[in-house]
Amino acid sequence: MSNVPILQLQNVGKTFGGLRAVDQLSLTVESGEIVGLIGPNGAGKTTVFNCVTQFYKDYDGDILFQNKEGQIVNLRDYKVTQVISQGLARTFQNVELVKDLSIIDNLLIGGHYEFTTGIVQHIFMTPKARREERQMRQKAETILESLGILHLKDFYVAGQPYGILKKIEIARTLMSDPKLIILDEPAAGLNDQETDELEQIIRQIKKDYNVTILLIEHDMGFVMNLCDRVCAINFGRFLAFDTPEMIQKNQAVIEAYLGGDNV
Ligand SMILES: Nc1ncnc2c1ncn2[C@@H]1O[C@H](COP(=O)(O)OP(=O)(O)OP(=O)(O)O)[C@@H](O)[C@H]1O
Repeated sequence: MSNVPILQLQNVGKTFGGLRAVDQLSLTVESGEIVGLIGPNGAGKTTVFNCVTQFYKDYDGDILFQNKEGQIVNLRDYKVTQVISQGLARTFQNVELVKDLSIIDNLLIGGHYEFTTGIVQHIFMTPKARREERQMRQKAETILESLGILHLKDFYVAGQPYGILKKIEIARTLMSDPKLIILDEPAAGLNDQETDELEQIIRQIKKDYNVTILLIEHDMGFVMNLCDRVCAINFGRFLAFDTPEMIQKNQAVIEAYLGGDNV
């Protein structure tokens, strides 16, 4: 870990009607860490992610990000569709892939914004467009190979088991050369073997692709095994941010979980 902040939430808040879903939340994620964001149901985790990824724009406070060029940018200045070009990619709780396309085509869609050639050049398949397509395809194959699913590249996404879908989603994020990947409940719906495999994959991509990982997850075993640090929130407010060992001993965190139906 290099102790360089890649993401800084400064007094972030978000209200739905009269409900304060996120309240004055400040936290810093260092470059190269795997950080878990935990909290009981309704604690505000998804809302935090939606603020960071700019799905919500009407939040209070600031969210600073060290982009691909190493500049600190305020994510508020970017639309939800633009944050990926800054180096921030995400996966979704309910896997969002194009089911009627092949696995490799789903990755090519993930890398589309890196094409310098436009639609007309692609329609007429100019030499430059062909070259770019070839390079992207090669990149996609390298990523699929590193995740152990290259042999499936020409299969449709539809009908693939959940464990494979999660891998494809992670593979697709890598097409954009992200610096930070946000994973929304990556282990949800996976069996024990798939969860173990996913843990290995996340560790491996962190190392091989030099990415920082921020994830929300309800599977505490997974979070505590995988994460370097864990941030706990409740009622949208900061509770603690520490190593997994310390978080498990933290009285405020224990009470937050024991106080609800989330034991
Ligand atoms: N779009 C919305 N409109 C109104 N209220 C919302 C909306 N999204 C979330 N909330 C409310 O904000 C609070 C935080 O919800 P959020 O989904 O962020 O929590 P969470 O920690 O991700 O929960 P879970 O672990 O159950 O997914 C909850 O009380 C929820 O009902």
